[in-house]
This record gives sequence, structure tokens and C-alpha cells, in this order.
Amino acid sequence: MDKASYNNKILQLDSLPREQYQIIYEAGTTGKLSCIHCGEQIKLYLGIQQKPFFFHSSKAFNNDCEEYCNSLSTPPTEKNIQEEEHNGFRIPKSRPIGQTSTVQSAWKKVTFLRSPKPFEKQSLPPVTTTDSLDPSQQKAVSTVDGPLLLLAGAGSGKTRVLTRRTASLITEHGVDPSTIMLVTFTAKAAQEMKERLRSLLAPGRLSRLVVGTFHSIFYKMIAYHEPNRWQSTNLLKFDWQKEQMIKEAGRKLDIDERDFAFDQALQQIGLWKNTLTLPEDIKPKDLWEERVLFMYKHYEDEKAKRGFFDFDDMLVGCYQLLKNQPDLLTRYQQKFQYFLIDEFQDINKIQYEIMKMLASKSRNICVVGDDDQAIYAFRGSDPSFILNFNKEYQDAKTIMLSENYRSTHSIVQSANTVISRNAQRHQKEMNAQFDNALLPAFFFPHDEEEEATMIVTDLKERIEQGASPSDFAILYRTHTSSRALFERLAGSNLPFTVEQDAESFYKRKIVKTLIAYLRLSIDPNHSNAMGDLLVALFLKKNTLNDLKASSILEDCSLVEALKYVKNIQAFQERKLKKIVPLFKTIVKLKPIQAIEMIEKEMGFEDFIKKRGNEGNVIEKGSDDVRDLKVAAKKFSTVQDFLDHIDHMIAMNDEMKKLSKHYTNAIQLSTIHRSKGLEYKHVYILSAVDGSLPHDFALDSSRNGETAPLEEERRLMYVAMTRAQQTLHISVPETRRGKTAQPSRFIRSLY
Ligand SMILES: Nc1ncnc2c1ncn2[C@@H]1O[C@H](COP(=O)(O)OP(=O)(O)OP(=O)(O)O)[C@@H](O)[C@H]1O
Repeated sequence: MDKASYNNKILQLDSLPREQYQIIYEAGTTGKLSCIHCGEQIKLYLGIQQKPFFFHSSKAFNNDCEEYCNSLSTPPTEKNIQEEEHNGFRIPKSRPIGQTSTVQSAWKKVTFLRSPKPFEKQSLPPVTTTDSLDPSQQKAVSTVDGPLLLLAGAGSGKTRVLTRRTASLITEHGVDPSTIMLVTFTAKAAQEMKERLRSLLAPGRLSRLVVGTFHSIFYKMIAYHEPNRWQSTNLLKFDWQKEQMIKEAGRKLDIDERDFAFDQALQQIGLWKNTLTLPEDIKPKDLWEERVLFMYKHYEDEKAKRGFFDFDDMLVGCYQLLKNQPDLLTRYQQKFQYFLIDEFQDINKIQYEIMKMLASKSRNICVVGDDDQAIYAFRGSDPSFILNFNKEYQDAKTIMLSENYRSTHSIVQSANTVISRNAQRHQKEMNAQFDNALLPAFFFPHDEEEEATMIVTDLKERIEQGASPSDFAILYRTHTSSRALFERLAGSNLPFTVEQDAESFYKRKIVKTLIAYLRLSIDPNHSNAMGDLLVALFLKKNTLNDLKASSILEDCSLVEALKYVKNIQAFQERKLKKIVPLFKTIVKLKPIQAIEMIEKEMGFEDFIKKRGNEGNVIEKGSDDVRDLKVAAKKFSTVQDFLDHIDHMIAMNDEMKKLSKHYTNAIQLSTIHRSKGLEYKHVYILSAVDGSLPHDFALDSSRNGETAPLEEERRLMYVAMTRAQQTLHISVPETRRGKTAQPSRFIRSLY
């Protein structure tokens, strides 16, 4: 049906402005939509597979109602609407009614991969066992001596090759297991390697193998030689421990703690350490870097004084140990004869230098990687090591693993097309092993809210048809892009997991600060909100105590007390006096208008501008404000919006607890964290310029730097190649309230 009654008016879908679909969808879920014929509750279908339509939620398809709707087909005008009573509703007499808006729906139906190539099955030997190898994999396993580069496409069976090669070295070539070092990128991958090796090797042999991450292997080495310096009790395991130390430096610089991205500073320090950049080598290019350099020095000094160390120090420590003690290095070079390194595209300088030293005598170094999946530049990973492996080791053999055993032919074709546009890469193409009739699909929600609704509708349909929740993954560029999806899933009965370290969107610094204005408009004595607000008013943290004192002395609210703040500049005093009465105004506005007033008339815009990005190119405060506006759009009162926010903050904590227990749940993940994993069905969120590729990469590319854009393209490639059977890519028409352009990476695909 294309008509419904809402607020005693008749809505007609075709003439309903597109941005209202979500509001009407939610009206349906809360029982506010009814059938213009029978008066029963109806809902709006807002999914991927079909055009939106109204349907009866509690009874099967009703032909009478459908026919009645269709009979009222002449578009109404303001003048010709004459109402009559019908089933308790006022409806137009002659023709159905509805919106008189001239805005036409821009509904665009789902589109599929354009010009799919026919699938030609490769004539590979039939798969006889669950652990069989194709000819290239076989060659990789049997090539034993000398440097070897395995260029492995996504889903080409890297783990299978590495484990089989390790087993073959021992069982077929008589290599002593304790002379083999097998290095992985994550502890999870090391665990998986060990599991797989368990079925290939006798326990006695397996236990003598050295399998682990760079950190775990190098830590064992340094702790063995310098046990006192590297006691595990002195490890700074958590970021908050490190933050505490750099905050001390921040205080020396008189930095306001709540207004500085210490997490970003820590990341930068890690980047310097992992690229072997000492403080004395750094020439800060701006104030932010100058401050972080100061923190870096302070952090290193303090750690040394107190005997602490962090994870990066394990690498630095190992590097220095081997560099400074040539005899020891020689012993290790003799001990280890075979090196196998997984995910070589993600290696950083310090890891590379250590491995190079260790393998320089035996030269039996086998590296496996996919330069197209190098996505950790921000952590110091450097794909140039894989790209230049053949230059460093001129006698290296190269084997390509290009059969993709994971994804359908059309998914592989799409991913090949996307990545082929990168200039800095080894030329290669994956070949799929199977196909199905389900081409990669592109759908076009109006905005983030509708995107979430469409996906959740689709998930429900597919799970009802028999799919398992754990078959699905929803991947996104940054955690903040998952806000609407989280909200929609939290309101459904579908099981889903969230990352344990994922904070609620509403707890982000900028968002929380802006919400403080809204809270104070309802409760002018909200002490926590006032604490959050101070930074935006450029007031010191301890002003809260002065405000509390003034509110007692002057017998006024905390908000009113802002008028009595002393020891500030005259212009600041004027500003505070100006904003105090506005709290009473914003509470009467719709949340979206209230936020605009906070930005424009209560100084928030100035705060955001003044704050800058603090060196953080990925997350801008102004983007948070725009995201918050998208979330606020559908609420009509500030109180409703705040209730929603509190509910969602609570749900975030709740979902984290539940996530730990779910064994069969939909996975929500950033693309970075999905690396190495595979799912039957994948949705990629927000494939628009600015999101994927991220704005900062577009900015860099405008300034002539193409590397960040290439890394973004690799992210899209990684996301696409996680899918085994179906791939849905969302291309919203607007993002953060503005018209969005489809991602340049996928435009040619549909
Ligand atoms: N020769 C083979 N025959 C059949 N299936 C295979 C073969 N080799 C690997 N596979 C299967 O292909 C899938 C992908 O393998 P794997 O996860 O090791 O790929 P990968 O190279 O690590 O992928 P990515 O780098 O994209 O994470 C797995 O399900 C694996 O069991």
C-alpha cells in the first residue's frame, strides 16, 4: 500500500519528502500509523530489496485495503480536499489525500554489479582433502632455502601455506623445530597457526617450534638476557597508564586535560618509536608536534626512572640488545635457521630491522603478505618493505598465490577492479574458485538513519529465511559511523556484538560537551553537565567549585551562577552573561534547532574552531557535531532526545556485557579489525567520499600526496574481500547532513 493515516492526515508515499521516511518508519514501529481503510495499525517497510510500502503488521495481506488505497489515486491539492469521517479518521472525501508537499521521493532501487564477467572455472586439481594445496601453494611449501616472497591475494590460503610449509620443513627436510621462527601479526593468528600445526606435527616437535607475535618472541629474548630490566610486573599494559604519564608532561605545558587528545599523542609517540625515530631526530612541524615531542621525552625519562616499559620498548629493547652485542646476535643467527613471517605488508621499520639482522646469515627468510591489504600506516607499518623485498634480497624467489578460495567470482571481480587503480602495488589479480547468482549490490539510503534501518530490515528478513546471525558482518571505516546502526540493532531483537573498547558515540568528548548544554537547559543545577561544559566556555576545571559557591551565596542555579564568575577577561564575562538566558530558550526548541543555537549563539562554534584538530586528522570535532545533528533530527523535544541518549549510553554498556556471551551474533566491526576474518554476508557502510575514502585522505590527495588515498582504497578492498557469498555496499545520498558523492572507489562498479 502506498497510503497511511498519520496524525489524522493521509500520507502518500510518492509525495512524502524522502527525509521523512525514517520518521514515518518509526511512527509505524510505535503504533502511530494506521490503515486508511480498516483503521488497523500499519508499518512502513524500509529495506533494501523492495521499494518502501505500508503493510499491516498484525494480519496477512489485505486485498480490500490495498484496493481502497489504489482507488484513491488522484493527487490532492490544498483546495480539493474535503474530509469525511471514516473508521474514526478524518480522511479526504473524493480522493486520498496526503502530503501536499511538492518534494518527490527520490527512492532509488538497489543496483547490482554492472557488466559482470562470465565465470570461467580454473582447471585446478580437484580438492581431495580439507588440507589440499593447489600448485602455487604446493610450490610455496616445497621451496625451502633462500629468501622467498609469497605474494598472496586475499583469501588465497596464507595460513594453510605457512603451516604446511613449517610442517614440511620438519617432517620432509629434517629441520630441527627449534631452529624455526614463525612470526604472526596478532596473538589470535599465532594461536590459529598452533592449532593447525597440532594436526600436522607430533606434540614433542610442536612444543619446540618458536611461534608467536613479534612482541612475544622478542620479549622472551630480552627477558632472558636482562631479566631485571624486563620484569613483566613493570609492563605498562594499558593506555590509561601511559596517558597518566604524558598527562604529567601536559600539566607542565599548562594544557587543559579535557581539551587535548592524549590518545592521539600516544599514537604519535608509538609511531616514532616503531620507526626508530629518537626525540633528537624530530623536527616538530607545528605546535601540536612540539607538545607531543615534549611528552615523548618526558615519557621516556619517566619510564626509565621508574623502571617501567611499554610494548614498543620490547621492540626497541630487542633491537638495541642485538645491535649492541654482536656475539649475542651471532648466537641467535646460529640458533635460528628458518624464518617465516606472516602479514609482511604490515611490518614496521623496527620489526623489519630486527628480522633482517637475525636472518642475515641463514638468509632463509620466507615472507607472506598482500601489499593490497596494508592498512596500518598510521601505526608505523610500511608496505615499502614488501614492495622492495626483491631489491633487498636480490636472489629472492617470488611465488604468487592468486587463487581466491573465499569469495564468489563477482565479489572477486569487484575487488580486483577497485584495487587495480592503486599505483603503488605488485600487479596481480585474484581468481575465484566458485560463483553464485548473487551479484554485489549497491543501495542508496537517504542518510545514516535510513541506512541503519534498511540494513536491519534486510538482516531480519534474511535471518527469518534461515541465515544465522553470525553469518553477517557490518563493516565501517570509523567507529563513529556505526552510531545509527547500533541504535537500530539495540532496538531490535537481533543478537549483535560490539567491540569491548568501543565507547558510546554520546560519550565522545565533543558530543558530551554539547549535550551538557542540553542537560543544563532542562536541569540548570546538573553538576556533572556543568563540569563537562566548562571547557567549551574556556573556563578552568576548578571554576565548578566557584559556581557551586556562587549558587549558594546568590541563591541561584549553577547556570545563573555563570554570571558571577570572577577573574576572567571582560569579553568573557560579557559572553557568559549573554548565554545564561539562552538556556531557557533552547529547552523550548526542537533538539536540532537547539544544537544550532548552541553552535551559533552560545559559543560552541568558536570553541570547535579554536580547538582545531589537535593533530588528529581522522576525527574532527565539527564532524561530531554534524553527526549529533543527524541523530537529533527525528526528536521533537530536548527531553526526548536526552532520554534517548541516556538509554543508548546504557545500552552500549549492556551490549558489551552481552557480546561476551554470544556465540551466534551479527558482527559489527571497523574494517581494520575485520582483517584476516571472513563472513558469508557483508554490508559495508557509508561508501561515500569523505567516509571511505576518509576526508583526511582526500585532503592529502588535493595537496599532492597520494599514499593516504591508496591506503583508503586498500581498506575498501579488505572490506570487500571479507565476504564469501554476498556483498551489500551502502551509498547514502547524504552524510552528516550534506549531499554526499558515491565513493570514488566504487563508482565504476554499478
Ligand atoms: N587449496 C585450497 N583448497 C580449498 N580451500 C582452500 C585452499 N587454500 C585455502 N582454502 C580456504 O580458503 C579460505 C581463505 O584462506 P585463508 O583465510 O588462509 O586466506 P588468507 O590468505 O589468510 O586471506 P586474507 O589475507 O584475505 O585474510 C579458507 O576458508 C581456507 O580454508
